[in-house]
Amino acid sequence: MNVLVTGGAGYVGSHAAKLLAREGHELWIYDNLVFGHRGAAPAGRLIEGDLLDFDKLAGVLREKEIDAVMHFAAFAYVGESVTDPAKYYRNNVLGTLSLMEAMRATGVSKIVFSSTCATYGEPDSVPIRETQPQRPINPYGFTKLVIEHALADYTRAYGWGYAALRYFNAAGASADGDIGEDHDPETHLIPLILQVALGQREKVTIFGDRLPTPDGTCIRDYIHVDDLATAHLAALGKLEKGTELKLNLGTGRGTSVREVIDACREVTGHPIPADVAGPRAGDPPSLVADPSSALQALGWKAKFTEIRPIVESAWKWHKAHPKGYGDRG
Ligand SMILES: NC(=O)c1ccc[n+]([C@@H]2O[C@H](COP(=O)([O-])OP(=O)(O)OC[C@H]3O[C@@H](n4cnc5c(N)ncnc54)[C@H](O)[C@@H]3O)[C@@H](O)[C@H]2O)c1
Ligand SMILES: O=c1ccn([C@@H]2O[C@H](COP(=O)(O)OP(=O)(O)O[C@H]3O[C@H](CO)[C@@H](O)[C@H](O)[C@H]3O)[C@@H](O)[C@H]2O)c(=O)[nH]1
Repeated sequence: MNVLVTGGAGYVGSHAAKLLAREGHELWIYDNLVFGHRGAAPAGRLIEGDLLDFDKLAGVLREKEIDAVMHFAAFAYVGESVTDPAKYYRNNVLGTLSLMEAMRATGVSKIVFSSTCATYGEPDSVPIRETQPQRPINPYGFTKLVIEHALADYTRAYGWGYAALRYFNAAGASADGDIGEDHDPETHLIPLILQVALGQREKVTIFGDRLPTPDGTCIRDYIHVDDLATAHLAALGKLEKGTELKLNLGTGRGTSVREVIDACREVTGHPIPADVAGPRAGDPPSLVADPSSALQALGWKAKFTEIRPIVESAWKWHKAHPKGYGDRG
């Protein structure tokens, strides 16, 4: 297939792009490089552009004879979405609608969309099934939920096919250590801890240790980026007119912040000093996927189910690339 990967120079998108290329798809990356990296995109495949540039997008969809879109491009800092919601509604909602209109104008009707477990808000129970109510507790989660609804409406009205993949916490890096996570600012737990092991930070701060979990720290479901990539390809293969897939992508296994830190200590051999602060606003105590629908619908399940090999793959990348892609001013 000819696939347009928006946000393909970013963390999750670059891993999906790499797999698409390996599987013989013709892919083009569309990214404005606000957070992405030239070095993360397969050589000669990057088209620099913004989602809000309708004419450019429509031109690319037409010229490259795109069959389907994988849409990763978005802003994804939960905390920032609370203090600057306009930035999130503009990029994640208006930007995506611009893409969807460009698709409509050019007759492209298949899309795999990066949604998130943040659309569930504070779940009534874990593990979370897709049938649980979606009640986001921050603007970021709302922007993703709005697009899930828009995709359902376009699908019914215009005969599209879509998959909304609700990832839990993306983690790890490509097995060959070529591409990995490089966010600036970095807010994600595993890279922050590994920066301590690299001597770039003194310590990691645990956000809350008196939460209603066995060791008092937040529990998350860390899902390897290569597993996310495999799920995207499987979903792409299922898209037909009228397809509507809304699937959790996680391992089904929860890991606490303390357990993540311990795994990083084991993998790096560094003591990794940690202190404790209060919980971060808007952080639910526990988010774990029930991934059984993805198994049923796609025949997909995570290969990485333990935190240690996930951390090992991330460490391989960070150790070899202590400055990430090295393209910061
Ligand atoms: N990382 C996670 O744990 C996680 C979890 C759930 C969902 N998601 C979603 O997955 C997607 C990818 O996340 P990520 O962690 O790889 O983020 P990322 O910031 O690394 O990648 C996003 C990419 O999109 C590009 N981009 C942003 N706005 C754009 C625009 N208007 N036009 C063109 N390009 C634009 C950025 O430059 C970047 O390369 C996002 O949609 C995010 O909401 C991520
Ligand atoms: O310095 C830190 C950073 C994080 N945490 C905790 O570690 C866990 C994971 O945090 P982080 O890595 O920041 O991920 P999330 O806030 O869970 O958000 C990610 O995962 C979401 C899905 O759960 C996605 O929607 C978001 O885009 C993505 O950033 C949370 O419990 C945090 O409270 C700490 O204790 N200390």
